[in-house]
Amino acid sequence: NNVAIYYGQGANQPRLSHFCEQTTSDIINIGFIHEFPKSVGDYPGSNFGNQCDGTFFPGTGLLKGCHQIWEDIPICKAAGKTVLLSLGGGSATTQSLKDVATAESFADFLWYSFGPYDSSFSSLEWTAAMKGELYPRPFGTVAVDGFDLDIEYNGNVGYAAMVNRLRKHFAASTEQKYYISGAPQCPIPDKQLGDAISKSWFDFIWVQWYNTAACSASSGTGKFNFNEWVKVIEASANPNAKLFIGLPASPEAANEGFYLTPAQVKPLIKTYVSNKHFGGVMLWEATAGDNNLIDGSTYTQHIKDILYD
Ligand SMILES: CNC(=O)NC(=N)Nc1ccccc1
Repeated sequence: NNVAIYYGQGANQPRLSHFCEQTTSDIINIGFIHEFPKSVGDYPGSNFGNQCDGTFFPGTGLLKGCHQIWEDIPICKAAGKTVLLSLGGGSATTQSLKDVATAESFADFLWYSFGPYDSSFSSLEWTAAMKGELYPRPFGTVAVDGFDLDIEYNGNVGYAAMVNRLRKHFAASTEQKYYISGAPQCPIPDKQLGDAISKSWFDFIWVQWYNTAACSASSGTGKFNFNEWVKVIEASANPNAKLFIGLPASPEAANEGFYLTPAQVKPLIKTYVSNKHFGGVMLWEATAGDNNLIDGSTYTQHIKDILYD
């Protein structure tokens, strides 16, 4: 069973290597690409909180100087962790894809800019003149292990097409296995990702079982809808996708009333850990969990211990 954590939006967060060195997480979602291309050929925008050096690729909202991240991703990978780049996020209210063409060009951009470095498609050098001819490399020659869709607004358009396009690139690559994950809200069907989950192949689905009283983990067994989400997975394009229980890693990491202490989480995990679709726990987010010390251990450590008990 795995622990997936989000990194990139934590208050006063340490650099990624701090979390690479901890054994408490297996998958790290780096957030966010928070602005999506408005049309074919347009660039996305990124935000990684207090990381990077504040410089952008000229004329774009894409951060250029994320040296801490490109230096640290190899440390996480060497520690056996899977590092995914997360798209969207809870504060990116303008996230949307106009049409399938835009979705597929976005997928190509993500692959050539953040996937395996291929100098025939991507360039480490950058001049404004290059824009549109080659893809930039915001993390240099470093590649992520795939992409996470934390789509929280503006409906379903294009996400299945985007995932299918990414899968096409994954299938053609020889370097390594790549992954796609999604972070839907707990109501079924999820307005933003429901269509994509039913029509395109996800490896991991971490449901945000917080911030929605009707189905959150803190709402109790009568409302917590893990078993209903199992049915969604079994009807999806990948019936073997792993289903993770998403939880806030501290009281402040979610809206009021959705935080569960480790003691409250334990019976919940024990109930579902034997389900064949159970993949583990997702925590929002890394720094909140690191700062949430309980009996001398971080919240993230407590969750890892419960999964290993
Ligand atoms: C996987 N994405 C999230 O978990 N986003 C998220 N938790 N956003 C947020 C929403 C309300 C309060 C705090 C954070």
